Amino acid sequence: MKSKSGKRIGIFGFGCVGQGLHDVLQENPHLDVARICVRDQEKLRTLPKHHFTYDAQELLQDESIDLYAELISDPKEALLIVRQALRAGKTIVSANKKMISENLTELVALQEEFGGTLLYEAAVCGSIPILRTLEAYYGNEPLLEVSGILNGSSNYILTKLDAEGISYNEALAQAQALGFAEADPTLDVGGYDTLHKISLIAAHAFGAVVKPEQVLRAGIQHISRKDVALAQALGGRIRLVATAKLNQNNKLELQVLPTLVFPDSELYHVEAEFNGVQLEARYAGDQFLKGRGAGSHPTGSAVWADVSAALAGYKYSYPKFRHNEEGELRPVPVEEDDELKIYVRSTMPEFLPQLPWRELTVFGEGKREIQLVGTIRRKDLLLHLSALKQTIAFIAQLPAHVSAEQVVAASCIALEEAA
Ligand SMILES: NC(=O)C1=CN([C@@H]2O[C@H](COP(=O)(O)OP(=O)(O)OC[C@H]3O[C@@H](n4cnc5c(N)ncnc54)[C@H](OP(=O)(O)O)[C@@H]3O)[C@@H](O)[C@H]2O)C=CC1
Ligand SMILES: N[C@@H](CC=O)C(=O)O
Repeated sequence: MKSKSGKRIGIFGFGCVGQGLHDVLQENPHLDVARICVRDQEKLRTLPKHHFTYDAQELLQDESIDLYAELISDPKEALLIVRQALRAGKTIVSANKKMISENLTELVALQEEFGGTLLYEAAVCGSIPILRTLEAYYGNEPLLEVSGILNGSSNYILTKLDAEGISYNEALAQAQALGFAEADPTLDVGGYDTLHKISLIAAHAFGAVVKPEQVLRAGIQHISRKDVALAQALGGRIRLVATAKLNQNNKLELQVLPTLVFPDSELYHVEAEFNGVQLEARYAGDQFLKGRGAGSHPTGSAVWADVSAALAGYKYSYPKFRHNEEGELRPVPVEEDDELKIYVRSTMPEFLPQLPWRELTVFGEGKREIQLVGTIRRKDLLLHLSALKQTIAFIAQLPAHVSAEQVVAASCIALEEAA
């Protein structure tokens, strides 16, 4: 049966997201699906073999295809596909945040030069229409802050540790089995995936093209029951929170850090694979968007929304980008001199106190482990973070109102309850 629009789509990838898009398109036959490009010729599929090709060029050189969806798990190959499509002036939708965030300047330039279109709503927060909101609604209004939980897998793991007390490895295995995790789950639990997403948000919200080394990044891979119990004893929860905040110095504060959140924060109530994004705009004030951040149909829905928008002629305009007279993108200054209050538990007792702390309270000291609450300049933490990560260290940001004394007292309560 011919589709309603008579347009043809070529799909790359038939994993969690590719299958999600395919299901949505079967139930809503607005488009004809040309062949689907995958990698593994031996894999058992839910569709007959004739639906597939193993040669990307078969799709990329097919003149009857109107647009593409790039949904593969290999960022290098994804970049080649997207580049070739854009160089041919085609329209392509992608979910690959690593590939797009690391090559954004080039991909924007290719669209300008060859007239093609690249949309990638599915790359940031799954089904939450955050990029469209930043572009279409907040294109003119200055934004002060965009922050939130941007990775479904790590939020799923943190929720399970907190609510069910299962082990970290079991929670990660569940997130993988449910299709939430990246092919390399280090991207999720190490905070890299969140970094890719906040970088894309920074481009659309603040016109900033961010280098990864400008962002303070720590993941959740070394969280222990001790950390979860400590957060609970303080009345809070740990969530992996990304922040892009324009401060009073007109500089961007950028970070991806496990963070202690309390019930008065919307983020406390974001559970399992859900994501939540807080926006603070100069005139609109505060807003909060919440929805499924990962998974087959929620992400397929976001890809479908992009496909429909692209067919209607929609393009990103990057309204916050500012250029100089030579046409070069003006960089947005990044803050380095502010201070952060953090909790650290590390297996390198001798190293931690040597960092240039502004304030420091050490507790839980043992031969093999140390805990502390300290205040440190962002610049210093950025400098020492990679050395700190060589140790088994869990780092979390604490809200300013939580005192070191409260943390030490809560740690005693947590220890008593565990005994
Ligand atoms: N899972 C999720 O919830 C979300 C994922 N994303 C992004 O969507 C993309 C796809 O993720 P997901 O569906 O989870 O991944 P999966 O691992 O489930 O599926 C990946 C698909 O890509 C195909 N593939 C991998 N490498 C190649 C290649 N070189 N050439 C052709 N096909 C290839 C695989 O082929 P084969 O079947 O033969 O192995 C498979 O069909 C990623 O960029 C991911 O970051 C974005 C938002 C949410
Ligand atoms: N692995 C990602 C998938 C969606 O972007 C996540 O867990 O959020």
